[in-house]
Amino acid sequence: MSKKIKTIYPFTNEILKEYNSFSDEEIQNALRNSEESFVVWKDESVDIRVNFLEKLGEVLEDQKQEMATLITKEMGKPIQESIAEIEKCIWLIDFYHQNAEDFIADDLIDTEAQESFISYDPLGCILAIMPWNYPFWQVMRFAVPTLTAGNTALLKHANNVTGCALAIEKLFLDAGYPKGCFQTLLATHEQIETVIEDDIVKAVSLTGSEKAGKSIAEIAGRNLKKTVLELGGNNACIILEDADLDTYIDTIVKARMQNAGQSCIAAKRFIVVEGIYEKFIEKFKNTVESLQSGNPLEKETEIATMAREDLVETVMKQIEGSVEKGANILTGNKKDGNFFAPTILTDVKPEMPVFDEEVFGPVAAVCKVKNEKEAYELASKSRFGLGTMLFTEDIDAARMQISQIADGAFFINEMVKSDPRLPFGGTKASGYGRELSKEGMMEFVNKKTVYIK
Ligand SMILES: O=CCCC(=O)O
Repeated sequence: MSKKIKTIYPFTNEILKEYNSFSDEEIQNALRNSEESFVVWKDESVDIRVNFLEKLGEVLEDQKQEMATLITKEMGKPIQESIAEIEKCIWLIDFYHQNAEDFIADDLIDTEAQESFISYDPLGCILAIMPWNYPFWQVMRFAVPTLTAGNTALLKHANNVTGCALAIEKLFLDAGYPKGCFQTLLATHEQIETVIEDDIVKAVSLTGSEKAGKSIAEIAGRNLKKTVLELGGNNACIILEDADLDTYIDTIVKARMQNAGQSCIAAKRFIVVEGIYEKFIEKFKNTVESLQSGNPLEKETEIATMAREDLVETVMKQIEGSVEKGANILTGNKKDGNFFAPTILTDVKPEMPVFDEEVFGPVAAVCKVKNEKEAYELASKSRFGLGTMLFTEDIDAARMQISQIADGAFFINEMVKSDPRLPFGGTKASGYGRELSKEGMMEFVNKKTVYIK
């Protein structure tokens, strides 16, 4: 039985559109199309597959405003951030257009054979399960390298961004990609389980919660299929006594508040050494309070509504649970529809929800520590491992910490951010595998050893 999927504009709660989820037969058709398309697509030469990227970039550039508006309407982020998201996708497409051929060229290895090398062959149909917070970026960073490597792709997107999911499918068709190369499935959780189990699907890429990661990896594991998991995060942002706050305060605020805090790599725990604590709090509070809130479709808006009401409620419960354990509210903590005012909590300690859990909203948890040693110790107290940020002027001392940070990323004097040129992914409860760069392209290929005696 097909299920109704509704998309809603979170700023007004207006229903945008209703969709029917696919029937089982439609799902089977999509699987078959993907398999048939793979047989042809994998045998195209790499330069032909790379050439499709040029057209893809042009089509997205032409539709930039329309696609950005769709993002804002479906999940509520400010229009300027939606435009930046589309521009980042164009950058990604251009990056793989320039580099993909090199990335997957045969790698000659010197042995006693006449010739030996690694050939990077596509695996087949890859399923992507993607979240709503960056509805274009998260999908494109999976799809662009994966398709260019010769795979085909199926997308199960978050229901609240179904319009984006269908628009992305159309984008590939508009760019001339063969039918069946990239398809969106409007599917239920039960149907997705059968899709993962189907022999046609060779691997799964998931960006989502830790809970979803465990469940998808379990189904895929039972069927001996590879997964790449990009899950939640609880990044620490360490502020040492010599941090240049005049230069970096805007970056530090953006690290927490962009996308209304709904980002896995946002700075969530601010660990501040006592020598700079008062100065940090004053600047941080002033900058957070100066963020312009309002209608997400207006270009001056810097922080807008969260994507759904239940997300606001979860954040409020995490704050309440932390205040009960001694945290103090410095600013914010007000709800207006689906808008949640940017909030700063101080006196945060381990065992409070805002320290232990991922808070997916505009809430900064601030901890005061005596010194640098305590700062690093507290920063590492997390089940997650996406990234750590450090603000200091002593780069030599910061370098000494590189080997101590157990996360997927360590950013010094910059917010943790994704970049097509650099690998992206986590450790521990933040998942495994890498996206972006050459590493991301290597996740869904068979690294085949060829030996000619
Ligand atoms: O939500 C996490 C990913 C955001 C990003 O890649 O910038």
